[in-house]
Amino acid sequence: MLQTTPYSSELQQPALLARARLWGLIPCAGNGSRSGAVVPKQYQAVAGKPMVLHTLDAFAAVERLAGTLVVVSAGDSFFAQHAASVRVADCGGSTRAQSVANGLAALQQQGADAQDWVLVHDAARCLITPQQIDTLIDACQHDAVGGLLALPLPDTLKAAQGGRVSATLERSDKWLAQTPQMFRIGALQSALQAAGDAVTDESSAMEFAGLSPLLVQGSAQNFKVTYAQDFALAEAVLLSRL
Ligand SMILES: Nc1ccn([C@@H]2O[C@H](COP(=O)(O)OP(=O)(O)OP(=O)(O)O)[C@@H](O)[C@H]2O)c(=O)n1
Ligand SMILES: C[C@](O)(CO)[C@H](O)COP(=O)(O)O
Repeated sequence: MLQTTPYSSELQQPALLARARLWGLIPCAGNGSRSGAVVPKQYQAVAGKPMVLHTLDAFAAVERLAGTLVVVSAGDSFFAQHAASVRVADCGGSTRAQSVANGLAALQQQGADAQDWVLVHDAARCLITPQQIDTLIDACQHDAVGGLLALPLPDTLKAAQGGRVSATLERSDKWLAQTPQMFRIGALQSALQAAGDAVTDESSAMEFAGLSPLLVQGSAQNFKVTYAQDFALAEAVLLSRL
């Protein structure tokens, strides 16, 4: 079946592949518990506006995207109150993987095809730039699998036991996974379904399916706002870009 067998010979036909559109999908249904923020961290103001709106500005500037859908929790009225023109699906799940899987289904209900590409990007990575998104698209658009922005490990890597170093690990083959992560919608849906809720990124689901996503070098500035001190760093970077 064309819809659910993403690497079928039909889908490898150049005409179908060439028609594929590109969509953004922004999981935005987390609580941000590690950040200590009083509101979900993606709605905390950074450099003058809620963090997720910086994220969406970057996606809006990428002309090749057919559209971007934000996945929020049921009952979340942030966008209705503050940014009513943003496309929102209130189908967030209890894990990031569930939010993404539900968002992929919503994208298809709204007209996306299984062979279209999706770029899944954390709402909490508000420092992404249109140039980085374009770099990922250029690298992956003609790849059979897809890929992700990532950063080669910049520091010496230690293994720990009981708070002490137990070993120094080889790091030349280690990368830090970032987002966006770009895959065909149908392939990612199947992979997420098979991999289950425990996967923390889309690449992990594709790896579980036996595939090797492309690593595309990102930027250290594309960090995920996770802890309380990250807000000030994100603000400083955003203000430095003005
Ligand atoms: N059930 C979930 C959990 C996370 N996310 C989203 O996935 C992105 C990356 O997740 P993370 O940084 O771990 O966010 P939180 O889960 O919100 O943070 P924490 O783990 O500290 O609670 C965020 O944009 C977050 O909103 C989501 O859509 N649905
Ligand atoms: C997807 C991700 O941003 C890749 O680094 C990350 O894994 C999501 O955050 P989490 O803390 O692992 O949920």
